[in-house]
Amino acid sequence: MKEPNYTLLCDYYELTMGNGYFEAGMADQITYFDIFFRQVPDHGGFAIAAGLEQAIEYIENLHFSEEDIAFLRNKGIFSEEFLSYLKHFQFSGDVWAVPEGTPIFPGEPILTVRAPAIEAQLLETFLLLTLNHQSLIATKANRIVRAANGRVVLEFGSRRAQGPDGAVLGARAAYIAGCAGTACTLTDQLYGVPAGGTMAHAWIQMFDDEYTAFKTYCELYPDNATLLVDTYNVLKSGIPNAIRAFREVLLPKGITKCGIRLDSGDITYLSKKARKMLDEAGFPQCQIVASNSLDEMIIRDILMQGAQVDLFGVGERLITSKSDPVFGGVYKLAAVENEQGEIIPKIKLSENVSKITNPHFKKVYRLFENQTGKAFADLICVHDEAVDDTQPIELFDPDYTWKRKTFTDFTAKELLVPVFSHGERVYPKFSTEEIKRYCAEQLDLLWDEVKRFENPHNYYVDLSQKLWDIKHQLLNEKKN
Ligand SMILES: Nc1ncnc2c1ncn2[C@@H]1O[C@H](COP(=O)(O)OP(=O)(O)OP(=O)(O)O)[C@@H](O)[C@H]1O
Ligand SMILES: O=P(O)(O)OC[C@H]1O[C@H](OP(=O)(O)OP(=O)(O)O)[C@H](O)[C@@H]1O
Ligand SMILES: O=C(O)c1cccnc1
Repeated sequence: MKEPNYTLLCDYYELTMGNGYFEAGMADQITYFDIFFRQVPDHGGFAIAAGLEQAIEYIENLHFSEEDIAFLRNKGIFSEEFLSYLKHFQFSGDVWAVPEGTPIFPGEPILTVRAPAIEAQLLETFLLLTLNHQSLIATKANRIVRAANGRVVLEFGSRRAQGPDGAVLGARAAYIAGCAGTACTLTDQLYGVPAGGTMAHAWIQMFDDEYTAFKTYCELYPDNATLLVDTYNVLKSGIPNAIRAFREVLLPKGITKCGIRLDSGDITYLSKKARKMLDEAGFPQCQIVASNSLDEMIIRDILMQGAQVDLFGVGERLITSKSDPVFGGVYKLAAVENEQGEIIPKIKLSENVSKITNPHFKKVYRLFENQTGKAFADLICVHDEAVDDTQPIELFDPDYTWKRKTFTDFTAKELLVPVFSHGERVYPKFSTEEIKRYCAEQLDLLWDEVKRFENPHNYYVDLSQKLWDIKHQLLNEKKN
């Protein structure tokens, strides 16, 4: 599919500032911008990075068409020199990012851009929107998958998604984070996420009676018949009719694999009753699917009540991350290069301490205990530092610096990997399946304490001494 031209999907200020950098002779000044986020949605212990592939495609495709230039000229505020510069515009910088599917924590860079000021500034909106959206949905979907505790979760949300990308890319992110498939056919075509599903009430309503609807469906799709049993009355007609159709159509073909879907009422009560009726009728393999405004809290609750559900279809509350629908990733200037090519760290102050940025061109290490393989901290360093994991390391709380702890016997791995070098993509294109597998592996490296819903363990994201010193020196300089 041809990529649409999203170059003007930027905030207007990126163009006015770009024109300004150009006019002020700063167009070629090399800048460093970081993307990081401040809070995990739903008070969770971690988030999951997603959306990098779409961010890369956007950068590769960046260009101003003749129509774009004419449109901007019409605004009457951009210089002709700037507009001519835009004609030949393409991204020439470097990008580093955490691979999609990586668990991420507040405050750490998940993507860094090094590029001439105009180029780097222009990327802000699109990079944020794509990483924020998919990381939000991946994070939410993984909560729902964790609540389902080994049962299958299917993404059913396209109809309630916020626009086509919300549906298609949301389903992609949900799959990366642990959903087993989606109802969204286009996500299958574009990203290989297996599409599947059951049937709508309309199918049953179209026939004179429920039994004929079920029988017809079983005849058409004997290997994949999941019958929606709540159109009229689940216990009195839906399940008895489903059992009759399974018996009359599937059993003669030797098929015992089948399913029913419950889409209303008390899922615990109905699923227990349904299980009993299906087992007694000789269909212990019949799977029970539940749907209806589910989320991680309801799923956890109904499983605690003993619900007999094998698969969950989750739509609106997943695809919109209804309980906390904002992923607050931001794009902040961290450094510039002077004419001698020296990197000059930049900081942004705020009355709100949590909004003060970490300056400089940085790298991030994730530290894993050798004994368990589990991750115990992330360490943000200046780009020219290297963590020596053969030596003990002392970490300290960047806010309460007297809280210190020394760790030994660990392995340090860099989180940010090269994505673009001098404008060229250097990052491999992974299949959605590979990203999903990587995500599952990385999640296994987190302690369960980080994954719980209530009061999750606060994972350490610390600064190296060198970075902490630079930050506090800048803070003092700027305050004065
Ligand atoms: N046993 C249960 N415990 C907790 N929540 C449940 C249970 N069973 C269903 N729910 C949830 O309760 C909410 C309301 O369910 P209910 O069946 O009353 O919905 P409804 O939308 O009014 O039904 P209908 O689809 O027939 O209009 C849904 O979010 C559903 O997932
Ligand atoms: O509830 P969700 O988590 O979004 O799951 C998907 C829902 O989409 C369908 O409902 P439909 O659009 O037919 O509306 P309904 O609520 O009347 O069933 C389906 O029957 C599920 O209820
Ligand atoms: O296939 C299904 O059962 C389905 C798909 C989308 C939304 N609700 C249900």
